[in-house]
Amino acid sequence: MHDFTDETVLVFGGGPVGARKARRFDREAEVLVVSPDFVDRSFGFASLVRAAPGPDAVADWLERTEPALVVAATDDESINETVADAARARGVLVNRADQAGGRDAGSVVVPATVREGPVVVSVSTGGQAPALSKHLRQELETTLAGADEMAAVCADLRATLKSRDVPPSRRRKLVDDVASSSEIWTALRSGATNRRQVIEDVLGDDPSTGGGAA
Ligand SMILES: C[C@@]1(CC(=O)O)c2cc3[nH]c(cc4nc(cc5[nH]c(cc(n2)[C@H]1CCC(=O)O)[C@@](C)(CC(=O)O)[C@@H]5CCC(=O)O)C(CC(=O)O)=C4CCC(=O)O)c(CCC(=O)O)c3CC(=O)O
Ligand SMILES: NC(=O)C1=CN([C@@H]2O[C@H](COP(=O)(O)OP(=O)(O)OC[C@H]3O[C@@H](n4cnc5c(N)ncnc54)[C@H](O)[C@@H]3O)[C@@H](O)[C@H]2O)C=CC1
Repeated sequence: MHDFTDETVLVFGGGPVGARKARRFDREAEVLVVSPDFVDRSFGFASLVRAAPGPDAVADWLERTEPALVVAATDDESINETVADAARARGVLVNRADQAGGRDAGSVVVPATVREGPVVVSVSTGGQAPALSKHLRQELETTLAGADEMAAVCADLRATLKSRDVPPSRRRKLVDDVASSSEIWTALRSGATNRRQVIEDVLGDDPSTGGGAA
């Protein structure tokens, strides 16, 4: 996981794959997509530049835009190769969308990702089997439903326990019990309970916490 806030991600190729990678990074990075055409409709917040750089022009784009990551997603293997070479020569991270398997140092594989608020789970098969990453991502969506709310419960609980000077070993046990409680997961998912109620229950049940809600 890499924070691309205030960084530029430069994508070559305006097909469905270039678009997917552009959407992927646009929540934090400035994304620029360079392509002679834009086949896919959804490039998120990316800026689109209509151009078809040949091998000689690729390095100029990197020079001008100073990206933290370059994505090679054209349907022209030799251009993708040039993009990867130019990125490596400048020490810039590179994602080649037209290659699987063995990778050079500095290369980036884009994983399949589930997001539930601050909870992020990414799956990679080391570049071997993207269809499997996609399948596992779909399965994890079910497992992770409600993780957003659970993260908020655990964060509130540990902050409250810290503020009451509950000993760390006791605090760990209480937070751990909540995070792994199938009853609480089910109750949060169904809306049968809310964040405050879970915390009140834990504090009320345990005299070492000072009892009662904050
Ligand atoms: C190596 C990698 C490089 C990279 O792009 O970073 C790569 C490479 C290639 N993908 C290919 C094909 C497909 N890729 C997908 C889907 C996804 N591909 C993604 C990542 C990666 N793909 C990296 C490895 C990730 C890992 O480690 O597992 C995901 C996870 C993330 C994302 O892209 O956002 C996203 C699912 C997101 C989600 O659903 O959550 C599907 C399924 C579909 O589209 O329905 C197909 C068609 C089925 C098939 O072929 O398997 C081809 C052949 C192209 C051709 O034949 O021309 C190559 C190149 C090659 O194999 O040579
Ligand atoms: N990593 C992944 O998840 C996947 C990767 N692929 C690979 O990625 C490549 C791209 O896939 P798609 O988007 O479906 O292909 P596509 O053919 O729809 O789009 C390719 C885009 O690249 C543009 N392009 C061509 N020359 C260019 C240049 N010199 N500079 C900038 N842009 C240029 C084309 O005009 C087009 O917009 C495929 O060739 C395939 O090898 C395919 C499926 C999934």
